[in-house]
Amino acid sequence: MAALPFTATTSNTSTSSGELSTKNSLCRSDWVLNREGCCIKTAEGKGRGVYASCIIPPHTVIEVSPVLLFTRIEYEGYGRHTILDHYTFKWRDGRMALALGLGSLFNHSSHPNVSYAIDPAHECIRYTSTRTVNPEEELCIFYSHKLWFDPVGTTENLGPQVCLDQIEQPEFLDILAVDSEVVEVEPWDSGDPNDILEGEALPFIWKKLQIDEEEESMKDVRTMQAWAVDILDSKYIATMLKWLKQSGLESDTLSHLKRIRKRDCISTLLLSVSSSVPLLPTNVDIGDPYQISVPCNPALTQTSLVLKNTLWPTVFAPRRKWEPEKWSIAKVQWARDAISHILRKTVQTTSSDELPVVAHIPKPFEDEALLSRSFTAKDTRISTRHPLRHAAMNIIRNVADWRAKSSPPDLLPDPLKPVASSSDGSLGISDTSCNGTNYLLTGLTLFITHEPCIMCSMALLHSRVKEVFYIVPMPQTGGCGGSACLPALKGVNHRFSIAHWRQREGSAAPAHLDERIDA
Ligand SMILES: C[S@@+](CC[C@H](N)C(=O)[O-])C[C@H]1O[C@@H](n2cnc3c(N)ncnc32)[C@H](O)[C@@H]1O
Repeated sequence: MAALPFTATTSNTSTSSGELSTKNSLCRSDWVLNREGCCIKTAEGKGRGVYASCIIPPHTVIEVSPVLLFTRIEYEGYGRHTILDHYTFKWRDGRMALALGLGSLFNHSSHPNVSYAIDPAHECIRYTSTRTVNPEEELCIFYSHKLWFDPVGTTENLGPQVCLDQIEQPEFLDILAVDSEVVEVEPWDSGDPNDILEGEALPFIWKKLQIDEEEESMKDVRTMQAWAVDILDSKYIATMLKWLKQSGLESDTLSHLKRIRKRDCISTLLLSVSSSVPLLPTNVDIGDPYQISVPCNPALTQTSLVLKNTLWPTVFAPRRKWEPEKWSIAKVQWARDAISHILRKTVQTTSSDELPVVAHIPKPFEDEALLSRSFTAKDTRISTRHPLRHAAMNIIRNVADWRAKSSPPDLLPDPLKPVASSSDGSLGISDTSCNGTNYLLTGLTLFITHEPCIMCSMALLHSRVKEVFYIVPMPQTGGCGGSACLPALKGVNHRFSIAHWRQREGSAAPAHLDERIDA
């Protein structure tokens, strides 16, 4: 066993905490070789492999392997046609690289649980878990679609076998060429995972929804009638605020407005938008309620704030609920993994007659409680001969089926009971649908190879999806800005953010789909 590099790693980690000995006991007969609990075991039919000795959460950097670099001449003279051909790969500047540490022992899987990114600046490769990995589970990466061995334990559709000797370059970690988006050093490939990336540094472009909501002239400010009462003696303000809290009159409809307005020594309390006159306490010396016009929405700009404040003190909220939030490096890596996933899946569709559209909903980056597993769905219109089996429709349905199956019947919502309006992303317009909630994608992100068509975009809007990322724009049929932009329509009761994933030149791209086809 060529154990040299691993002996070194073992001695490094053997001095670490007592936590390590717990991990060691889980991986009894094997060495635990790093702090994340990776160990080496024999993998049936594959030689050695890297295994988890404890639970490894998703997005954990499980190994950072320094690489040894050989010039082309050195490699041709001394490395070529040796065992090294099974371990070395082409570095981006043309040199040959051998990963030290555990890096060279990750086996291949078509369903990898580990992603990797090379860091030329530090001459290393960083390996990251893509999902929760259980103890005793093998940690695998995706090498390439061109394999030179018969893979064990993988269901992928193999292309013709490639024999190392017949090709000019050692193709090992050809994987980096196929998944070429990880080859270039990008802003999200290094740095503090909490650093925020913006603008050009992001691998996608947010689509600005053109919505006429700025309300920057008085005639555009939308207003509603609300009840108010003057409190002549300021000593009653606290009493009235307390009373209001208990009165049941408070509602979200006024949450963008301040409760008290002070003008010319008179304090006025905003009560409610009820149609009937609110009944006020009789033991407090206040006037009679009266109706006034107040803004319907918070102020999105300073100009709008000044105008709205003339009617009633209004909250300044420059970011609308549906607008994209700030993205950290760690979150971009999460999205990049999702994009790599759909790209790999779409390659598999080329061997079938299906349309090459793939949709994916990963576990949410921030709040895994929203969805405890990820979903992937392909377009199945051809195999099912059903015109509605688009990838996005299929994935919404898959989520609904799974939720319906996995919730105890008494916890399932009554499909005919009206759902309350969503607190995340809804526009506060009451939801009168009577469709149950199983299918809702509230707070979730959809990644899809092609811009969803108008039908799918409407279904996604209805599902309350948080954001949609697509790779290929569909200018003739798309419903996310191509031929129409569904979430920007007036009167819709939900808006979702849209982003176009930028594919670098030469990187893997989804298979071509006729522009006239609904994706
Ligand atoms: C970088 S090495 C991986 C570590 C290797 N298993 C070892 O024992 O040193 C690549 C070699 O592992 C084997 N291998 C990797 N993934 C495999 C898989 N899914 N099925 C069968 N063999 C695999 C192949 O022989 C390949 O040439």
